[in-house]
Amino acid sequence: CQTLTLTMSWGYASHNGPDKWADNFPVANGPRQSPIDIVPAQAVYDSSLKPLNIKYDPSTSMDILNNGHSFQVTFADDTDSSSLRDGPISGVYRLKQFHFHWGASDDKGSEHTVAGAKFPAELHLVHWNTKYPSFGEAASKPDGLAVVGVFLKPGDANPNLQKVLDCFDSIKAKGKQTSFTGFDPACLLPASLNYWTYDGSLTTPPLLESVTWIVCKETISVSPEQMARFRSLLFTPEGEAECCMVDNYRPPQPLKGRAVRASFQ
Ligand SMILES: NS(=O)(=O)c1cc(F)ccc1F
Ligand SMILES: [Zn+2]
Repeated sequence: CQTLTLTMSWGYASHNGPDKWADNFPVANGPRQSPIDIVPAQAVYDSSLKPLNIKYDPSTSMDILNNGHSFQVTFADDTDSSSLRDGPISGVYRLKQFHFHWGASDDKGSEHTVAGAKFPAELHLVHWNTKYPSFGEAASKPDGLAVVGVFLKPGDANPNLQKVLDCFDSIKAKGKQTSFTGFDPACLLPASLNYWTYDGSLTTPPLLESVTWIVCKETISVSPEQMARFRSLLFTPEGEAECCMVDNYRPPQPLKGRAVRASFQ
């Protein structure tokens, strides 16, 4: 028999954006949704939090894809060679992909905010708990995923970021993909790995409440010209009326009693 799959066309426009997601994904109003506004003065220093232990192997980077919501660099995750340990988590979490969220102008674009302050973009490095057999399995478990978030701050051009932006011409439209090998995402991390951490969710549908969020306090730089490159991508596939990929961020969600811990004083 024919199975009908109703693909929900969620997006970031007024007709299908964050305010509409609860219609098809009721967990959008759940108890541990992301992102949140991080208020440093209310974060609790936890001396038992370990430093982040991040080891990435550039040979695991595979390709870069415009998925119509963002662009992502995907990694081979059949071994532990690119993984995250320690910090607030137990066990080994493998890197699956990284992607960004950004705004139409520098006054918005990040998902998390810091005492209400927005950044022009935010990097997410997505890892899954190897106690589960796959990313897909892990994504539905409360301790299944760990995402490292890094804010981008306007300033000098970021030469490491430029390597990613240089292949945007081949992934301009939704569905475009090209190989992207030998890239070490550790070069996108700030010098200090001091972080805030809290229990949250995916920030796009299906909004699964399976993410331990690890948000770095220190930012990385991005130049105005580089931000313009982000904004040159398209939400739309080839052949459709072009819609610039901008404002692909969900706004902060209610904290609902959650504690935000700091790894630093
Ligand atoms: N923005 S996110 O890091 O929460 C995220 C990661 C995924 F792998 C899938 C969906 C997501 F929304
Ligand atoms: Zn994200």
